[in-house]
Amino acid sequence: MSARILDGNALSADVRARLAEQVSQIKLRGITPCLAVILVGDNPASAVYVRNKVAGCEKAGMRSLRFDYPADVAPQVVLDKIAELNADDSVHGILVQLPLPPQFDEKAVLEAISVDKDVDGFHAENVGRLSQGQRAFFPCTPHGVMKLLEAGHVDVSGADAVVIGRSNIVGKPMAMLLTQAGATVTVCHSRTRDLASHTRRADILVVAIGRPMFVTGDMIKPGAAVIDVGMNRIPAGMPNEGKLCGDVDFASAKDVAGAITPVPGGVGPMTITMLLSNTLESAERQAERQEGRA
Ligand SMILES: Nc1nc2c(c(=O)[nH]1)N[C@@H](CN(C=O)c1ccc(C(=O)N[C@@H](CCC(=O)O)C(=O)O)cc1)CN2
Ligand SMILES: [Mg+2]
Repeated sequence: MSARILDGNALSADVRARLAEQVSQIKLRGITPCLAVILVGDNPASAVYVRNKVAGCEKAGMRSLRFDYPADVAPQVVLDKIAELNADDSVHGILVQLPLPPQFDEKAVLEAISVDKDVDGFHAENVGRLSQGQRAFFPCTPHGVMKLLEAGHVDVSGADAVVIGRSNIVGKPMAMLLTQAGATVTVCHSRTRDLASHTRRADILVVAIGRPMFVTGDMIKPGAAVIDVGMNRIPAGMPNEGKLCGDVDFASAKDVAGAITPVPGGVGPMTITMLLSNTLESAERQAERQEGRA
């Protein structure tokens, strides 16, 4: 049997339609949600993501501001822009597109963004709040995965979940969100011994390791939900060379899994959708604060 497809494009379209309605509601209260996006350098993939973020805002009825800097910009220039945007009440979300060029201290840049406008959810305080189950902006990719599991009726509470990858952007927050939702979570990574012994126990397997088609069908528990966060190009010499592929070998995995995300069209589209959702949430928090003061 072939696995059910967890379709990120379809879910994204549904969520974005609802967001657009909520945006029109908050505009009636005198607030237009606004996202500021900072892009440094000329990484072509980053340029596409930033363009899609700006276009996503426009389609949802939100404002966006975009600031582009050359790859050799002095980090202080970007830090000054962040300080200006932090102080601007008409801006609800601020993000700096990653990766940054080598002269940047990424952590210092992320910490410079106001916690209240950190719609990427990368600031240490938001991470800490998430880890304690407090109200926080959740990082967009893992947040999108939780929405895909929910929409796909995958039971998280009580499930054995395995996350491959321990990055700050995906693996670690993913593990925290799954834990909060009641899963028993194992985080595996490049040093994990006998990886397949872990993956074969997983009712939910989230793969964010950055290696093309690394997880194959024989590593998957029959009926498991398999979430592929990878985005790679098919290596030279293989069929479909240069095409986009995930960290999961979809062809063999789909015959074993109960549900699976494709690449493209799975987790990726949900990342920008959850960013828009966080920006709206930030604007709603501002409305609550203003109306509380009135
Ligand atoms: N500041 C941030 N930087 C980065 C983040 C982030 O969340 N915040 N995540 C990634 C890049 N990213 C958004 O920024 C992102 C990656 C992929 C997609 C997506 O829709 N992928 C499509 C395929 C796109 C293609 O054809 O190339 C898919 O999977 O279907 C959206 C956003 C790193 N940096
Ligand atoms: Mg890793």
